[in-house]
Amino acid sequence: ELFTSMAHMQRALEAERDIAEEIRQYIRAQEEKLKNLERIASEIDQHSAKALENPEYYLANPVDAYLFVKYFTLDWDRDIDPVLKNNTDLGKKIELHRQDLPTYEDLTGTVNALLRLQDTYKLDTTSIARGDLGGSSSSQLSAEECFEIGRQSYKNEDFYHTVMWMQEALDRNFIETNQTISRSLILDYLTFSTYKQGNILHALVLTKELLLLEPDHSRAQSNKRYYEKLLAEEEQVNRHGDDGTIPIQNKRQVDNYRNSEEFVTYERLCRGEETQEYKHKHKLVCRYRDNKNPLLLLQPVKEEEVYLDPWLVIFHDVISDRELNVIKQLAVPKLGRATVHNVVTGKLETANYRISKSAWLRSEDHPVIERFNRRIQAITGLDVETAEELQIANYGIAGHYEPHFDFARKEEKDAFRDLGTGNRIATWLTYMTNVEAGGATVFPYIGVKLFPIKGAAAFWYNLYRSGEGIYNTRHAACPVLVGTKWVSNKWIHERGQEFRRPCGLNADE
Ligand SMILES: O=C(O)CCC(=O)C(=O)O
Ligand SMILES: [Fe+2]
Repeated sequence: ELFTSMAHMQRALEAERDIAEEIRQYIRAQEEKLKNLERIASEIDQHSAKALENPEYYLANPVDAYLFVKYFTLDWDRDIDPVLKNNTDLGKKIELHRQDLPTYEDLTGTVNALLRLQDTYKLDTTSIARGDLGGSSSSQLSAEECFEIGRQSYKNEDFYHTVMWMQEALDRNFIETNQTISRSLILDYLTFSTYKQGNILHALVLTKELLLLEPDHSRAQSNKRYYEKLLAEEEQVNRHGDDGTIPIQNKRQVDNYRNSEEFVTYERLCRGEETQEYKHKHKLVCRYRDNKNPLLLLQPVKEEEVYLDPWLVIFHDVISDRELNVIKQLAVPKLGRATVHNVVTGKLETANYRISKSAWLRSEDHPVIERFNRRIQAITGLDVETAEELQIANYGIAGHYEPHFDFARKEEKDAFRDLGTGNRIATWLTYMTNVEAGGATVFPYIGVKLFPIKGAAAFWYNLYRSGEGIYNTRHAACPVLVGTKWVSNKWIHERGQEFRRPCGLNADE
């Protein structure tokens, strides 16, 4: 008890004062946390207000998309999660939105998409980091944002891109007043990838720089000895003819397919280059399609020939913007990751060479679909009763579909067996959007490139009259560089065309 001594009563008074101080401290800490939360909320607010002004436009730029995905993964776990951890109620509420937010899988996918764009369109690292993707410009990347692209490449053991992005991170770090990442961390990655790409001397120079910053870095110390030893050995071999300067080498690491003529031509066509001269260009015509179908009497279709053998045409203005909007809206809830046929297992699976989501729509789904299917039948003169449902495809960031045939080869007899309507005799490909940059459909064997035109459709036969596949129809969808790409496919089958494949179409075969 205290009341028996004044000295102890005084201690009680002091304790009382300390309690008030405890409470004050607690309030200050809470205020600090709230201020932090307030800062986070306004940061997110600002970003979303800007992005939601025009979401399609915002997401059209892959650099912005990368920053967005990075925010909700790396930045979130580093800066936001620790703050939320102390607020379990709030944390739980935010967790409810998780299913709609980007994940680490998206981060990997987005970075790989940027690297694919860099390769296909031959973009230099500095331009991408400046947000300059040929026309549309986005945010600038900080040293740390470049570093994370490099780190992802490193994880993929892709030292070619690691060197480029770590070098860019280093350059940006040099001019940054508010450092976003430590120079020695960048040097650590750059050194190793530079060595891996075959530049021992440069790796040694970088290691020495790293050691100036961090003299006790033990791995750097042992690497330095290792590189010195390698150089000494090399000098034994190359004692003669050394003029002192050695250029940095950094070769793209590619597999055989990516080195093949087909792939190289595909990438050149994607960039809009001419890969081969077309001798019969002067024979190509543009005309109103001569078609007696009553559906087309009021609005004859403009037909633009692109190639004669195989016969490849563009039909212009085959669908209105209003109809396209209806179709997109019907498709969105049904979109699922597009799959490909595994020739070995016969099963459908996802693959990195086809990145898009797709949905199938039936005539019964909406009068617009029914009308469009009938229009396709009227324009092509082919029976669409036996065709596949209308496939709607929406490409993602750098979405693409590498060279392929639409028809089943002899060795894939079973591909369309369940349909019971034979092989894909013809392809109708509607462009549902213009694409700001990239996203062409290209035919590497014949050097044709088609850049999407909203409301137009490409059409070609995949099979000769004999049923043999036309191998020159091999084609691909180039990665979307900037913009959104929607297409829809109507694959017309052999069954039902016995009397319909009109002589006017592809008369020679
Ligand atoms: O989107 C494109 O340009 C072509 C798509 C394609 O070839 C396909 O889906 O089979
Ligand atoms: Fe295709």
